[in-house]
Amino acid sequence: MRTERITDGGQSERREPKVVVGAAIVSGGRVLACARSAPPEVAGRWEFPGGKVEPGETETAALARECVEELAVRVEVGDRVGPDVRMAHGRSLLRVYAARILGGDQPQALEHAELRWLTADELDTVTWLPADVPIVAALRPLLERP
Ligand SMILES: Nc1nc2c([nH]c(=O)n2[C@H]2C[C@H](O)[C@@H](COP(=O)(O)OP(=O)(O)OP(=O)(O)O)O2)c(=O)[nH]1
Repeated sequence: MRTERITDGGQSERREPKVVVGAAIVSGGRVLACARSAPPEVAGRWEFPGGKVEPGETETAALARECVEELAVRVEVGDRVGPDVRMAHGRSLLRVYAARILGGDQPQALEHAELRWLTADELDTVTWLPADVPIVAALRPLLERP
């Protein structure tokens, strides 16, 4: 996806949107939801652990790094879940991958206000960030699988 920015000279300049990756960490039919602690305008809203992909970093490496930084867990990254969701007027996009925890690591809320393991039926019990809503909808059938 590309966004256009109109420069002072009236010429259009193309910029790639910044990719924010998220991990839908699934275990035993539940997904790990994380409540943001900051900034104030989104504190208390729920999201997938993750963050911005750094220059030169693969999306998989970014997810693995963010899961260690935010949760102290090692993960194996799997398939994409749901659509790319445009954020910030197209300046960034949210891309979520399924993931599973390796080695029995236990997630800790190192940066989040709270962590919850949600079943498919519990997905709507938290207030997700707006960009996450279509991704959560796509995730539901994956949690319902026997
Ligand atoms: N990690 C994550 N960010 C999300 C989700 N949904 C959503 O709208 N966002 C937004 C919130 C933030 O504006 C942006 C990601 O920012 P971040 O603060 O998590 O990224 P980061 O860890 O790289 O942070 P920083 O180094 O820039 O401080 O994407 C989601 O499910 N997970």
